[in-house]
Amino acid sequence: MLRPHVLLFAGTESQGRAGLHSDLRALHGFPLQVSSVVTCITAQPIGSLPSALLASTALLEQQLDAALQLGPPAAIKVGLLGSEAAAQALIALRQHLGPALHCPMIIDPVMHSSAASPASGLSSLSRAVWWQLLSLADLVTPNLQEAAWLLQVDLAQVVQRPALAARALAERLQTHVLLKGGHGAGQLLTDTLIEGADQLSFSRPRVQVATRGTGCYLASAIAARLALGKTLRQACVDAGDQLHAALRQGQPPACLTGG
Ligand SMILES: Cc1ncc(CO)c(N)n1
Repeated sequence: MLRPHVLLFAGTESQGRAGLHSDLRALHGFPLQVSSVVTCITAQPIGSLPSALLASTALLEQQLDAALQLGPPAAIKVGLLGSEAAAQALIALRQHLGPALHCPMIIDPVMHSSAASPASGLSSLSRAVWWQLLSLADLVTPNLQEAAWLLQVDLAQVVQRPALAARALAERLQTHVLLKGGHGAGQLLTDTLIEGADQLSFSRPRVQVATRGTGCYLASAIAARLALGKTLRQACVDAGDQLHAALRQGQPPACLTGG
């Protein structure tokens, strides 16, 4: 039997912590086929400015067409897009697949990374495009900063009332939201899932490590489970456990110089 197919939209990060490398680490070992549309190639040196080369519209389409030769995806996971062209390719794909195909789309709205923003140097997406894109998702996984930017509120407001912020996003987008607490403070790290009328919080001890790519890893670990038929709730819990275990084992690796 053909293994379910997970399609990634992702950028590369040459130290191998974030982006596509992190996605592949999270997906490793699952009985899946994994294809990818590489949206951009980035260098994100610690302590200096990042740089990036964007895939052209033609190359985005060619990668996508080839990826779809594996068959229709069982889940789509979206990380760094980097350009309006990549956002438009994704919107067109969603329309092309149609509502009949059960294919959850998980969007990690990468804007503020754990370190320098990879978005500098890339043509950043407007809030309007983000809203359009995110409303097509089945699950959106912002961190605290991304939620604050999307909602146009102070970060402190999201930090103090994360469940309220997550619900506001879910209601505006009419989708499920997993708000990640990783960029907060304190010994416990709490993620908040809004699934329709339900609200769930998952807390784990914080692993004190300066790294990148944890958001990519988590969203891919969720995508793997959704492609394999798990419920959203179970996928979020198990993916969080997988990330926690990986961090304790040093994956993604810590940044050795700076933050
Ligand atoms: C390429 C890439 N994707 C995602 C992130 C977010 O961690 C990053 N820093 N770089």
